[in-house]
Amino acid sequence: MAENKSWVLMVTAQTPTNIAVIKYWGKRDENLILPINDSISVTLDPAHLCTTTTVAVSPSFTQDRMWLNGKEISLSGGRYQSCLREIRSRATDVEDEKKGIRITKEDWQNLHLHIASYNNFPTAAGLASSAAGLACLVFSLAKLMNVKEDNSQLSAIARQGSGSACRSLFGGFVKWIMGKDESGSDSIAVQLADEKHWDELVILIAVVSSRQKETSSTSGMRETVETSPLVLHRAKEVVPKRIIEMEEAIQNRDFPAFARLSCSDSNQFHAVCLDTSPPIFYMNDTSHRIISCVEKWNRSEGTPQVAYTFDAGPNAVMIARNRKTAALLLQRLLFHFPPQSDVDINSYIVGDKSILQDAGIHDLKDVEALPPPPEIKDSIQTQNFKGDVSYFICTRPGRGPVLLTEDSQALLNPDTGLPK
Ligand SMILES: Nc1ncnc2c1ncn2[C@@H]1O[C@H](COP(=O)(O)OP(=O)(O)OP(=O)(O)O)[C@@H](O)[C@H]1O
Ligand SMILES: C[C@@](O)(CCOP(=O)(O)OP(=O)(O)O)CC(=O)O
Repeated sequence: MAENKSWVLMVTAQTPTNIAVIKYWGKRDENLILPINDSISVTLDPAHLCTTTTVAVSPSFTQDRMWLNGKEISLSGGRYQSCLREIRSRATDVEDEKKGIRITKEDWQNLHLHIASYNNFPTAAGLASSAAGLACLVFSLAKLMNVKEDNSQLSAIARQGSGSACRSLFGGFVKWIMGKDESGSDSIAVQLADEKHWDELVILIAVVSSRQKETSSTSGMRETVETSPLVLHRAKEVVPKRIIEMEEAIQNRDFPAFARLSCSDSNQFHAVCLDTSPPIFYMNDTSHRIISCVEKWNRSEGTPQVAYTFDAGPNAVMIARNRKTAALLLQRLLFHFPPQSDVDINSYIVGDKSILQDAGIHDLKDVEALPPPPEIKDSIQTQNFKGDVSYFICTRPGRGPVLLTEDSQALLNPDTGLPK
């Protein structure tokens, strides 16, 4: 190792979040985070939802430290420790001739790290911040330490930080294979298709509540496995068939099958939550109203236009078959869930705002003028629920992790290794 103690070597990466369309819910090993069934997800465009993480190493650092969204957090938790241990054990020699730095494989065991991470969306609000966050931690450390493993092998490390994180190592459509081995070495993520394979899809997320949830996914799924008689049937009989059908639907870009499977699997996941003792309620009245709005529309069209799925929270993730459908969906959603009168429409729809133009919405007056969707015009229930949705995010399937090479994108100061 170079004698001079003043150098800081760092790497910055950006990693997407993902939404499961066949859900992971239940572990067979709590420590290694091994699931009771395979799962499949869609990676969301990091332009709209992502984690950025800078990792740095320096002989001047006296301990491993981490800052999340600007606040220092403890790295003492078992999951962070597992990821750090697994990555360090795979580190190899690193040489930076320009800076005169040489770190050997053995040096990594004694060198300390500084980590700064930022989520461009609410943390711990059911928008899979742990997935993007832990995947980004593992990916950036692997690059800093010159780890030679491929992204599938890295996914087995990210998995030990948070199960769903293993699927964020790839873009597009991703399967987490549950594996059989007790060591977890075959419980890895693989890419089914990249983000270009099915690029007409448009994703609209209704952020129903960005408050931190009552029951974390980790404790929720533990309680389900301990008490739900239904979850075993789901894992053994239902999910294996759905995984095969979902892979086929993705391969053939078969939207009706994709939508049917996504909606059924989300509903069954929430059914096993209800089957848990005491029951777990992640969805609320607004979530149920969104389901009913999509179901009515799909039924009236004779074939699904939109798929919905809900994770461990009330936020709705809706996947529309194309932009035209997404614009029609947005009109329906804005009819039922208009913003409060003092909210600017441009802060009510974030991410890919161009969907507003497609839907013909320029200001609040256009929202007020929206007619009831034809499929509900004869029903007495045309009341709206102003303010029940905090905001919408419009996005699409996106790419996997990337390195950010511009100095300006780093979250740590290159001289001190402290947050900028
Ligand atoms: N960028 C990040 N880097 C490292 N760890 C993170 C990051 N973002 C979130 N986490 C960890 O994940 C935790 C939040 O995970 P949690 O499962 O409660 O919520 P979520 O991932 O937002 O929602 P869900 O998994 O239910 O969709 C945080 O408390 C933190 O420990
Ligand atoms: C409902 C889910 O989002 C559950 C995600 O659970 P986590 O991956 O957050 O749980 P841990 O492995 O305990 O960290 C479904 C899914 O993403 O597949």
